[in-house]
Amino acid sequence: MDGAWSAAAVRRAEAQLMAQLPPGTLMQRAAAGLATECARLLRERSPGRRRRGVYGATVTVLAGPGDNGGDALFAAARLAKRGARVFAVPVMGERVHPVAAAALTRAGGRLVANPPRRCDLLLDGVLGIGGRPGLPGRAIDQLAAIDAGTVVAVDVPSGVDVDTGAVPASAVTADVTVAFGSYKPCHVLGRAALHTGRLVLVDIGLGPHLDPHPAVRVARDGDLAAWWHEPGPDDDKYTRGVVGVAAGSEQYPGAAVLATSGALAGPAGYVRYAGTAAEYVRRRHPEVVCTQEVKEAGRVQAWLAGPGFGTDEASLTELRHVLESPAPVVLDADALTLIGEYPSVLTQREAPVVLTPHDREYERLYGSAPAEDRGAAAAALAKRLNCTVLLKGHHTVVASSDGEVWANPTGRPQLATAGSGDVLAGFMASLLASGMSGTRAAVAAAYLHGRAGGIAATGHRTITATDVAKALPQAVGETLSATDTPGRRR
Ligand SMILES: NC(=O)C1=CN([C@@H]2O[C@H](COP(=O)(O)OP(=O)(O)OC[C@H]3O[C@@H](n4cnc5c(N)ncnc54)[C@H](O)[C@@H]3O)[C@@H](O)[C@H]2O)[C@@H](O)CC1
Ligand SMILES: [K+]
Repeated sequence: MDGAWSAAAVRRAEAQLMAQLPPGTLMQRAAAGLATECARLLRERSPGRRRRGVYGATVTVLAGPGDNGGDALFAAARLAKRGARVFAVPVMGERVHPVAAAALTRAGGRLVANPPRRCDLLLDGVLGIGGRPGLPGRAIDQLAAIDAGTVVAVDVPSGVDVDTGAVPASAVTADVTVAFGSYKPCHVLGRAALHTGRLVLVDIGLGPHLDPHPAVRVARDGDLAAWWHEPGPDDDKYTRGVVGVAAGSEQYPGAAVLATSGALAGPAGYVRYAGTAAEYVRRRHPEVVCTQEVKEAGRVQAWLAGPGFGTDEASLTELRHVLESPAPVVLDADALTLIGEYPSVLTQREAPVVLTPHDREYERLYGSAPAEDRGAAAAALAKRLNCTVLLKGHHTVVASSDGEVWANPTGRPQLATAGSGDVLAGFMASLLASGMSGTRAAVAAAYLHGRAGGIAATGHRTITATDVAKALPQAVGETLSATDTPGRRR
């Protein structure tokens, strides 16, 4: 697992570490890591660039008044020593880190008000973790005027809200963000994550001093491998888990087919379908055992209810039957509309519930649209309804009822396609049926679904939900074989 820590938590860790080191050491570590990444980027081939390498490259620094500007100026001084033409523009009056500015000047760089209109690399050293959302006017003007080959954000893209990932005002949009010591929530959450570009972490030795509980967690391949239940020699189709799918209708049979496709791609050994689209499911997936009603389906270890399911009296009755079962459930789509109208159906449930709203469904459940702090928004709904909440978006967030927040690192905009959520929900129910906790099932499903979207999109501009379902087994295979985790059963 990776984590992202708030500005205050990073400052506490930095204070502990700085007390053990000579003054200025951390800034030099940060600047050295940043200069190395910049040099690497300048060596890369880039369409708009006339030459490759550091020597002779044009590097412009937007320098704010604090230590973030200091990092940028020290890194630029290292590039100037290697022959780069460096122009640094103070963007908050004349206030810049004085020692770093002097180092840059000694190395041959220049402090200017008007840099060249084109540069190979633009370093955003306007604001770091001390920044409030928004940019000073001069930074906005320079960003509009400069044609930069590559934009590198120093620690965070300036202007974003570091702790929440909100972007309420203007902010830098980076190609690469070089983060120091740890990730921050803005790198992985909300609109700010769209401003981050590719993320590079520079180790400055902060790790041992960081709080063991990050503000936001980010799953990695190794987590998935450790959580995944591989069948053993004594397992059969029942012990691997039976998943029940209550989805689709005569009007929307596709939702039933897609949700069962997702369920079949998961680790459960048996998929049952209950609903009025049974004929369609049977034709598409002969391995699914179909009934017309939830009550006829027999025992399952987890249910999915909701996609294409309808919101009438009959649907409400079926939803009540699902919720009466002692198994964990995933509630999606029409089931979310129903619990928005009849919240009492959720009370008295002991087994885990995972809700998978998009923003409009969230609003129906919570009474207002999700706040720009999407981690907090998901956590507030999870707490209120005592459920796990997976809040869909370009960066999907999962929150547990006890306030744990996870940001999903996989996924792409093409996944916003009809039926893609049905596949996700079916797959998640299969993970629950295999014995994963609600929060892990939600985190793992989002992760693998995003990865499957990447596989399906390779070489294509558009993808369908069916493509994503077909790519899920490969996504699972690649993820589980990427690491060798001791806890995993073979
Ligand atoms: N503390 C440390 O040990 C280290 C800090 N480092 C760097 O230091 C950064 C934090 O530096 P600072 O604490 O000096 O803070 P910043 O450089 O983020 O901000 C400096 C000042 O900008 C002003 N400001 C904030 N928001 C503004 C806005 N929206 N518009 C206009 N002005 C605004 C404030 O007066 C603030 O004090 C980190 O992000 C990182 O880049 C690194 O050098 C690593 C070590
Ligand atoms: K910055």
